[in-house]
Amino acid sequence: MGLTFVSEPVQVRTPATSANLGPGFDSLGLALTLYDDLSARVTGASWTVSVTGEGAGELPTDESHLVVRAMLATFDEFGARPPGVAVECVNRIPQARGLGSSSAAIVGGVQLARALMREPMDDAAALRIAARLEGHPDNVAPCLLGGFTIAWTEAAGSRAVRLDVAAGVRPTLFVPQERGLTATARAALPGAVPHADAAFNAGRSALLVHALTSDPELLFEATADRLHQSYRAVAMPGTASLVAGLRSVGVAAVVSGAGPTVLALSPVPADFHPGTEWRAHSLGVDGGGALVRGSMVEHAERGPVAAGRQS
Ligand SMILES: Nc1ncnc2c1ncn2[C@@H]1O[C@H](COP(=O)(O)OP(=O)(O)O)[C@@H](O)[C@H]1O
Ligand SMILES: N[C@@H](CCOP(=O)(O)O)C(=O)O
Repeated sequence: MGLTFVSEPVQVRTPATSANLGPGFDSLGLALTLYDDLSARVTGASWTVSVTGEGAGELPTDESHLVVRAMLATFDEFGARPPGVAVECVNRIPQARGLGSSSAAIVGGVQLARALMREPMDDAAALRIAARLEGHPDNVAPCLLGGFTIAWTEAAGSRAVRLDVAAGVRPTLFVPQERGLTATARAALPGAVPHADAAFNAGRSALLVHALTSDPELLFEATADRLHQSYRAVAMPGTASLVAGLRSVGVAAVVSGAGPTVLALSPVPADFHPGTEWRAHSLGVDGGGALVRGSMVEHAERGPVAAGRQS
């Protein structure tokens, strides 16, 4: 028998993510307690999308919408598409700021498709599809799995492990009005880096895993980076200057993802004023990832934390 679909609506809540975390370029990422809410229902005819919140009036409402593209890519893995789907998006994650909005849309689409199919699909397959669409796995992994993730890519696709963050790590995000596309920030990177810089980052990213999971006192040293932030600073001077200002008073601050948002992983002194162009958000670490409701895929087994779970 061919692929069949559930007729009830399904919902997924996708967390924002901060990738790189300093030295862990294209590998490390953290899920944050800021969410887009998506729902989908199989219909008889065309694909429609409604968007409220971030991106309303800007994003497409047809099959070129990123959530729909991810749904179609997922259905295509199984060789069948429903005739039509009505998708509703309530977006809260600021877009093109370095908070993983595109990954949230992609993971949301994969999860909605997964929930609509009467066919089992595991997290490992969902991660492979999402990372292939995004082009790098460091945002889609924490978005899907929650917590703190280490992601890597093999010939067969991307994989990730999920770890718990030490108690007391409470991220602060400084989000500017200005946008910056990840593709543009990636184009600013050189094709090769000095061996000494690669060695520096290998040590710091290994230390960051320890600092984030067991010893936050080491976060300042562990968030130093030589692989991407300096190359991108010219295109985002305000971001570079805020990171430098926070680090000058001992805060473990980094560029969030490809920027221009700034992430502080250690407490920011109350008398530190970033400037009026920045909106500060104190967020928690999301433990559950992109959980689905109203479907065959409940993910209840994931719970708030599943240390060392691998996908
Ligand atoms: N919720 C969303 N729904 C549909 N498309 C989205 C959504 N969020 C982001 N996008 C698309 O991804 C682009 C931003 O992606 P990107 O440059 O990777 O930034 P970010 O750091 O926010 O992921 C947007 O300009 C838009 O085209
Ligand atoms: N490793 C990527 C991370 C991009 O994250 P985003 O949230 O800005 O999409 C990069 O640094 O390019």
